[in-house]
Amino acid sequence: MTRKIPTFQAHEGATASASPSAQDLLGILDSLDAAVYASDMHSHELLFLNAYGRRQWGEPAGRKCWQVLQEGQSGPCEFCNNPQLLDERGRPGPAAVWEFQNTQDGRWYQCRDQAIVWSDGRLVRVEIATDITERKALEDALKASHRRFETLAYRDELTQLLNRRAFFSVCREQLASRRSADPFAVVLIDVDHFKAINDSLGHAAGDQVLREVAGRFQAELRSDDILCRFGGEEFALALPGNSLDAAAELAERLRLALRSRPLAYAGQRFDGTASFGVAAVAGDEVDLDALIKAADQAMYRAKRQGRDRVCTASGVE
Ligand SMILES: Nc1nc2c(ncn2[C@@H]2O[C@H](COP(=O)(O)OP(=O)(O)OP(=O)(O)O)[C@@H](O)[C@H]2O)c(=O)[nH]1
Repeated sequence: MTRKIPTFQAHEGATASASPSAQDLLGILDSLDAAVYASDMHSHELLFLNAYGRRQWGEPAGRKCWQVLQEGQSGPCEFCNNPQLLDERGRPGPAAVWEFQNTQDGRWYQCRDQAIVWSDGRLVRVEIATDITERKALEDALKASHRRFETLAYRDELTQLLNRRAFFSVCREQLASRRSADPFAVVLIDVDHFKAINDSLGHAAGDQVLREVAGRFQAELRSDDILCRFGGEEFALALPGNSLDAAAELAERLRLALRSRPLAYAGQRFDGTASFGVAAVAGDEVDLDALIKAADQAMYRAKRQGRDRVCTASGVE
């Protein structure tokens, strides 16, 4: 059924100064690209709904606003803001502007609500609702991309571990809040012969191996251990509260977790190992760069000694 929609037509010969008739005013309301309605603030009877609103929600037909405009209501809406439209003496107060997702059509509206005194003296709520669904969708997309960029700033996209920058900032936070007697350990981990994996199976295989290695390490760690992808095929692990011995023990567990079962890619299985360098400190002042350097040197010692092993730094603790 097509509904007849009144449109605004100026009277012939009308001048700017002529008062508009009731029909003209109705024409204006029905020409608006926004829903306009008026409802009794006490009984909630829907007294007026303009053409835009009728197209969206149907004819008022003597029904209440919550029956016409919202879905599944058995009484006045719990989100109805009528009380906020009145001042402390119960008289019309300032307009309220808010954004709301309509429960009937699922679209977002910016609602401008105001209490007015109707011609017979009763209080009536008037709302002008502008569809802002597209703007909302854009805002949501923008928020999502903002969140993505924020994540990119501290996550390594391939492994979803912290990236190098985040690792330093989380370590510095941990060091700043630790008690001076607490030890602090760092483990540097480098996957062995990683270039050979790339060269023989391709870069995608190398990427998959890095994800798998990250997953296996993470499965062995507690929530306050700080694992990051330090760069390339290198990982770094910070262990607040761990001594050199405790960190070396954990590094050994990680080493075994990696070599315990073969890595797999596209139906091929191959062994993966890594070399580990461990360093730890205890005391007031911790030089994070020096600690990482010591762990790095220990890791290179592990490489020189034949790879697939844990070496500890001496002289840092
Ligand atoms: N697939 C993949 N490869 C990477 C990535 N980052 C670095 N690489 C590769 O990692 C390889 C590292 O090679 P090398 O530094 O020679 O080390 P390696 O082959 O592991 O040898 P050792 O460390 O001495 O055992 C290089 O071929 C890099 O191109 C990455 O994100 N994905």
